[in-house]
Amino acid sequence: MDRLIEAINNVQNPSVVGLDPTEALVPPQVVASFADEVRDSVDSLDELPAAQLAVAYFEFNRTIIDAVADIVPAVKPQIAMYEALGPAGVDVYTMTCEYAAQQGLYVLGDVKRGDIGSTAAAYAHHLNGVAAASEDDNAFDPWHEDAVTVNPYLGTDGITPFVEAATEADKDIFVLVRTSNPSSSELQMLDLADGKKVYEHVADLVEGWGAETIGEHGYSRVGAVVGATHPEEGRALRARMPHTFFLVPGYGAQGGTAQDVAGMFDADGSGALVNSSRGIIGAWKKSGKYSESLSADEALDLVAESARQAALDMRDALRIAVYR
Ligand SMILES: O=c1ccn([C@@H]2O[C@H](COP(=O)(O)O)[C@@H](O)[C@H]2O)c(=O)[nH]1
Repeated sequence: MDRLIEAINNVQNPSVVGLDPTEALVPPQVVASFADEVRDSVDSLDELPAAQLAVAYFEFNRTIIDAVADIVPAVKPQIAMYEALGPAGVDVYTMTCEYAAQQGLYVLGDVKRGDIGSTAAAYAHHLNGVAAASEDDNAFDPWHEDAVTVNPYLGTDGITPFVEAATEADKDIFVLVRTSNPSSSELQMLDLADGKKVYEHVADLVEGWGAETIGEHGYSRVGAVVGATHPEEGRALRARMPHTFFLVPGYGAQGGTAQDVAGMFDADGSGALVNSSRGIIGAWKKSGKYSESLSADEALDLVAESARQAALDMRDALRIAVYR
């Protein structure tokens, strides 16, 4: 986690921009502008809509990355949005991760993987890449992620391969502990025989999974996902998990505020990274400046200007609430 913490310190901003494009979040004239280019590149017309959206997603992401790269430490592409488009979308996911990394950003791949150990080992190649062909070669990293999110439902043997791959590649993982969604309590708040809630038991496991990997800043490679929509539990988890860095989604579009997440930071104002996706990449829709008559370039300029302003507003709100 040291690289992430240093990136946050460099910009004095503990927030991450979620790159979760959907057709509704990309201005239609941007999508339309790729029609001719894509028509020439597909094998069959059936592929056209997905291919066209995928190219538009990349241009949209590149615009946002360029607009925020100097003020945020990290981006979090959500792989579901890209997988929805098939192979063209997955290509754009990896291209987005690579482009963000080239701009100096920490890239947190929200892939939420989890499976039995042997399969988890294959998923963990998101972190340590494809093995080198010989001792003289480097592993090939097609994903360009610095961290991935992991689902703990399968227990320790589903997590260990990720911890090993993260350690080998100097990367990190973030394990779901107390998620931000409305139904999260159905499982996570259940009482266990020993008096703990399920999410508290998972929290204790996460703290243990990371114990051998604590870095210079006191946090391990095994982070936790804790929703901004659970401020009280997040504050309690901060005390319970002193060596676990938090990824905090649920800010903005899901209702979480800077005040809600303040208790998830440690006494030094470190220990957490707050995500906003739709609140930043969709800010152009709420700007009051959008019109169908804008050209594709003008629409992308509006996307950039609105995303940057939303990211600055989030940064400033977090600075007031956290770096008190
Ligand atoms: O508990 C969780 C875990 C992950 N997420 C992901 O974060 C973003 C949130 O998007 P917003 O548009 O800012 O609501 C999205 O990729 C989720 O899959 C989460 O929301 N909650």
